[in-house]
Amino acid sequence: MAQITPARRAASHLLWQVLGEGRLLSEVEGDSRLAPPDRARALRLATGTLRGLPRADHVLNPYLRKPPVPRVMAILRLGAFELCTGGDAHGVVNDCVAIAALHKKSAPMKGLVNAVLRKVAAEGPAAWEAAPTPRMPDWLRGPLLAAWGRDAVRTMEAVQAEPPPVDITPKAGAGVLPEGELLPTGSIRLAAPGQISALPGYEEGTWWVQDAAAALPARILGAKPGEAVLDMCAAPGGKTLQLADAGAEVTALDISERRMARVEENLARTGLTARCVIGDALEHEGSYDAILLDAPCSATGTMRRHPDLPYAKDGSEFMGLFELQARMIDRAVDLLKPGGRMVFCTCSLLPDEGEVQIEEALARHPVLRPDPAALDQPGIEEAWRTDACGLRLRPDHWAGRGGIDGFFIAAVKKAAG
Ligand SMILES: C[S@@+](CC[C@H](N)C(=O)[O-])C[C@H]1O[C@@H](n2cnc3c(N)ncnc32)[C@H](O)[C@@H]1O
Repeated sequence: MAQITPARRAASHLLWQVLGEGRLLSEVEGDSRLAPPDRARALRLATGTLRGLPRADHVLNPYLRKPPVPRVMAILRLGAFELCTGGDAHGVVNDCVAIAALHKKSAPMKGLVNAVLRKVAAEGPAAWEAAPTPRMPDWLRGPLLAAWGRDAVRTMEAVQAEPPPVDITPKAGAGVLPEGELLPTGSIRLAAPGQISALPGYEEGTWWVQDAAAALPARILGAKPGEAVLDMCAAPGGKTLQLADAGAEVTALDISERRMARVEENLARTGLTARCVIGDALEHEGSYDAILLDAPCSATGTMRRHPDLPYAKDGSEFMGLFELQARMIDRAVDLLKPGGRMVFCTCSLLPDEGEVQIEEALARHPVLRPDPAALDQPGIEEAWRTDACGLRLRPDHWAGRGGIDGFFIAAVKKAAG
């Protein structure tokens, strides 16, 4: 039998880990035997399939009398995605049949895989085009409808159905940069991302990938040269790089050793420096002029980049995150010097992880003051401002430009004495 395309085989395994085992792609070890381009292609195939999963099901359902075992369904969904988005029919169908033959639960159904995908190759692309825009799962759609309304949620879903743009943050005084659109907030939206590590300036470390929304918290904190700044949940380090680039004495703290290795790689590539500490933010000691708290959260604002989230999660674990966020804010208040500044942010669309957190923090800590002036940054639109001292960013903002990640960002100050 001909060899299965390595990226396709790896993509089918990734899909199984998300759909069958409920794991996030970020928690899954990629296949280290694969060449980097194959690993990147496998990830593209898996995320593309997940982003279009309701469309794939819409295409497949007419050919299935009842849903086959989950492992077979994952293979069919991958095949449907590829066949409906320009994949080579012969290669896709043969590989999917061969992948089915690899596992004892799916092997008896390789005939079904072959028959269904041949029909999809002929009739699927038109059905894919005609399928409705994929909806968010009910556990998330319900709270978002209540918070932002039907029109906003529908626009978010339309934005999330498309592959997201890639934004970069240029290093101060950066010479070589890839081509792209300069966004009003200072990020650059790449014209043709392709293989990131092959773009001009990547090797030299003149920029790093960071969504335009994710670049705002560090700009709002406004770190100054020589200031002691804590990046309290730092990995993989986009915000650490911005703070270090501003000339601050940065302590980058994160509980995950694996993720902290990414911060160190990013610092090395860009030639920037920060003190990297692996540890629990709740137990960290020190005294800082400014703190950036990018707290662990539901990550519902980055679903267009992480379309695995709705399938690996069901919202049941979020309550624990809300509590952790509040405890981290309390710890940050202790670690701030009098007169110090803090930016709290989460890449979440849930008010419980944003507006509600900061409102409750201001009530718990009379020593904290809203700092709305810190939000006066280039490109920030009035409509994004919330009461007191926050910014609410949603994927439906800048929808005509490809959208923006969902974030909540708040700026506060600790009273001087
Ligand atoms: C939203 S991510 C941070 C993203 C990062 N600021 C950036 O811009 O690249 C949240 C991080 O919090 C870290 N984290 C979770 N619990 C923590 C804790 N108790 N102490 C420190 N870091 C923690 C996670 O490992 C994760 O890297």
